[in-house]
Formats: sequence, structure tokens, C-alpha cells
Amino acid sequence: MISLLKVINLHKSFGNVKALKGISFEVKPSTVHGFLGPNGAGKTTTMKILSGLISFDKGTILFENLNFKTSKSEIVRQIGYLPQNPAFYGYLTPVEYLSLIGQICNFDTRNIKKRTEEVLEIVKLTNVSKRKISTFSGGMLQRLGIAVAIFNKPKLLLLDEPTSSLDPEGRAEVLEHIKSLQEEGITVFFSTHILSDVERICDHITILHKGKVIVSDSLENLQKQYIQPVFCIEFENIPDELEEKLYQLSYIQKVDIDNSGNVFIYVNNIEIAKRELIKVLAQTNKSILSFCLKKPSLEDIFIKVVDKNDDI
Ligand SMILES: Nc1ncnc2c1ncn2[C@@H]1O[C@H](COP(=O)(O)OP(=O)(O)OP(=O)(O)O)[C@@H](O)[C@H]1O
Repeated sequence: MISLLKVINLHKSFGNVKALKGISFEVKPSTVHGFLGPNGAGKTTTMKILSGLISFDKGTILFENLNFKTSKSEIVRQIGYLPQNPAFYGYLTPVEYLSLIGQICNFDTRNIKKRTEEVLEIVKLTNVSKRKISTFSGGMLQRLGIAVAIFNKPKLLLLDEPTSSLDPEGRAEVLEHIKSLQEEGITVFFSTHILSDVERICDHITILHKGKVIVSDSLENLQKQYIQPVFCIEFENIPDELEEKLYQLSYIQKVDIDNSGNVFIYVNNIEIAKRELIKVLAQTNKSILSFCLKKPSLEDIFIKVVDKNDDI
């Protein structure tokens, strides 16, 4: 699949602070791409460069076949950006506010009206389109921010921590909208610290740490590569010499039994284990209350890769 955006060896310093130390990653079209990293990793700096707000020192940015160095204005016209703390004029209604945006984007009056109705429909704010923005909840404000960012029909939408200031309900609401933008043909690149948000809606993930990209891959590949599958078994009574018996099997890597009697079995061949392990456990003749394969968590991946790269 050809990339929509390619960032190659991008550098940016603010005085002595090296915010980006040669980052490279690609964003595929029609994906939701999560941009993860601890505070100060360089996420906002990257977003500001991509939206054309600040310059970069070194490197290449390609958008489709265009080079950012020579076609910046053509590229940024196709990129929407929702900053971390968007500000609105609270005394206006969404219709009035979006009309203002339409004028800034050089739409004519008829098209402003049409596009305003369309984007309000997309972000599900049609029923409050004539209410003052000052009365909106955090989730509604973020959705209005998305409406502004997609007004000009961008191919790529950059969202800087769109859920960080929201409660769980507001987050769920905004995440649902981000996911639905894919259906509108918009590719989304969004930064966050909240790992569960990424897990919920992202296809691809780039992890940034201290100005460097330490991982950039599909969520599926990351789960396969970084997470060891673990079987979790709850017995009514733990069978005698269970650990010794399990360690005799070549596909068993590690067995842990916690204080509540739950057994965690790590394996090196998931396919054999899926077929054979349950049969082996059944031969113990002890009642099994539950048996499951634990789903890899993004938090585990994050901790693993950030720990591994902590000395960079
Ligand atoms: N205008 C600036 N002047 C000086 N230093 C800056 C400026 N903007 C960012 N930095 C520094 O660059 C580094 C990267 O900051 P950036 O805001 O991009 O990180 P971030 O990953 O977005 O962090 P957060 O999650 O806290 O928003 C930090 O060390 C920050 O202090």
C-alpha cells in the first residue's frame, strides 16, 4: 500500500533542546494511526511541523507525491489540524463559527452553508447547531474542533491529544467519531498518552520517545512481535507437581502460580499450545474453573519498548 505521508529523518531543535532527533515513519491511507509517547517526547512538535505551523531543520516530508520543501502550501491545504487545547468563541453558535471557518477557507456563501450542514452531521452536532458554544460539554467541544479541522475536506487529519481532557464518557464519544471519520475517507493521525484509546481505534502505531521513533508498525504486528501469549488457568485445586509436569513439555517456557491459585503458562509455540495444553491439563483430573488465552495489551508493549530504549 502506497503511503499517504512519509516522514524521513526529521530533525527539529529549539535552541539547545533537540525535540526531534531524526524521526522516520509512514502513514498509510484510510487508517487511524496512533502517535504515542510520554510527555516531552516530541508529539506536538511533529504535529505542528506537519500542519505547517513551524519549520523543521533537516529531513524530508512527502505527502503523496509532493515534497513539503517545495509544495508546502499545496500539502497543508490537504491536512486538517486540531490542536491540543482548541479555543472557540463561546458567544457564537456552531453554525456561526463554521461560517467564519468557511470564509477563511475561501468557500462561497452557498458552499459554506452546505459544508456546515455536512460537517455538523458528521460530528453529530446538528441538533445543537444553533446553541451557544459556551454551553457545550468537553466532548461536544472536541467534536466541534473536529468539524473545524475537517471543514476543508482534508485527506489527513492531525489530532493532538483529542481525548486527554475528557471523562470516560466524553472519550468514548470522541473516539467513536474519530473511528467514523475513516468511513468519510479521512486518514487520522492522533497523538495521545492514553493507551486504551489507541488500542480501541488504531490500526497503526508509532511510539516516540525522547525525540526518536522506537516503534512504528501495525497494532497486529506489534502484538505478535512484543507480547508473549499467556494461558491463564483457574483450578478448583492446583494439581500436584503441576509445574514439574508442564516443564517437561518442549513448548512450555514459563509457569507462574499466584497466591489465589491462578496458573499462568507462557509458551514458545502458540499453535501447538492451543491444541495440546488443554488435553494435558485435563489429564490431571482436577476441575478447571476457567481457561483462557490472555490478549496482549498495548500497555505491556509500551512499557517493554520504552524500557528497552530508556538509555537513548
Ligand atoms: N517552543 C519551544 N521552545 C523550546 N522548547 C520547546 C518548544 N516546544 C517544545 N519544546 C520542547 O521540545 C520537547 C518536545 O515537546 P513536545 O511538546 O513536542 O512534546 P509532546 O510529546 O507533545 O509532550 P506532551 O505530551 O507533554 O504534550 C520538549 O522538551 C519541549 O520542552
